[in-house]
Amino acid sequence: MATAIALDNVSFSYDDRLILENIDLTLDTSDFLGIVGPNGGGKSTLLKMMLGLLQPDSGQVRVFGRTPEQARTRLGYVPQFATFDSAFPISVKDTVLQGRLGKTRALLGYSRHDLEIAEQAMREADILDLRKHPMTALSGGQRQRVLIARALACEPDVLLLDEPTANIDPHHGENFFDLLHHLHERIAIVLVSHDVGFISRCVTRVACLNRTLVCHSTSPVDSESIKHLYATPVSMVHHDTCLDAKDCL
Ligand SMILES: Nc1ncnc2c1ncn2[C@@H]1O[C@H](COP(=O)(O)OP(=O)(O)OP(=O)(O)O)[C@@H](O)[C@H]1O
Repeated sequence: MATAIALDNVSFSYDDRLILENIDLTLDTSDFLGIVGPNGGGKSTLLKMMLGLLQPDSGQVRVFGRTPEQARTRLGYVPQFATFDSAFPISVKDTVLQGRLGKTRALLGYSRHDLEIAEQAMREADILDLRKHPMTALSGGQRQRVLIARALACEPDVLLLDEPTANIDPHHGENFFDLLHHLHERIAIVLVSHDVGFISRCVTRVACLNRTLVCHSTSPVDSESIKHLYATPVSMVHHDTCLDAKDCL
């Protein structure tokens, strides 16, 4: 099995506050890894480490055997939050085409191939009918699906998703589940979510993070085992924002 992402003894602090401590984690190319854990436990920070947006204080991150910066075009990223400037009303299609930057000769403009890839990504994310709309005119759930399409437009080998279902209604949640299931046939996925039901249906492995990677299960996951994983790190690592497992679900 080929390794897509490897973290070796990674630690990271914001100022003097230790956020990630001695993290060892391997993502294989066939994995669909769910990352759960309490608020502020470091999940988004961990994804930013994988992307090379933050540098570890110690330890090493490798993506397909290279630095995250060198391998970034192989990663598709759906951030937890994204803002769009109403004074600069970029369209859905142009937002999705941004996923081609780094893959295309952008100075020469987008090629026919780029346009086809972007259209396919919009079709997969079920937003093709919105392509001419400005981003500022979309609902939260629609924006989230545009960000997923943008991540797909870079034809990633690994998709990193940070709370992608937060604004998605049950109907689109079901479509989204089917989409991820389908994508997992060709790419590895890392999914950060508090949506225990969604995680337990989707993932093949689950890791639980609260500063340290407390649990790293390789056995089959269901919602009960994930709830148990939430409870374990909260009781093991004191956390200012989440002292009780019930608050995390
Ligand atoms: N830019 C920053 N500067 C300083 N501290 C930060 C910064 N970004 C995040 N933090 C802090 O780092 C900690 C981990 O944040 P992170 O966003 O990784 O947690 P998370 O597990 O994704 O949380 P949530 O489940 O609430 O989204 C939090 O205490 C947060 O306040």
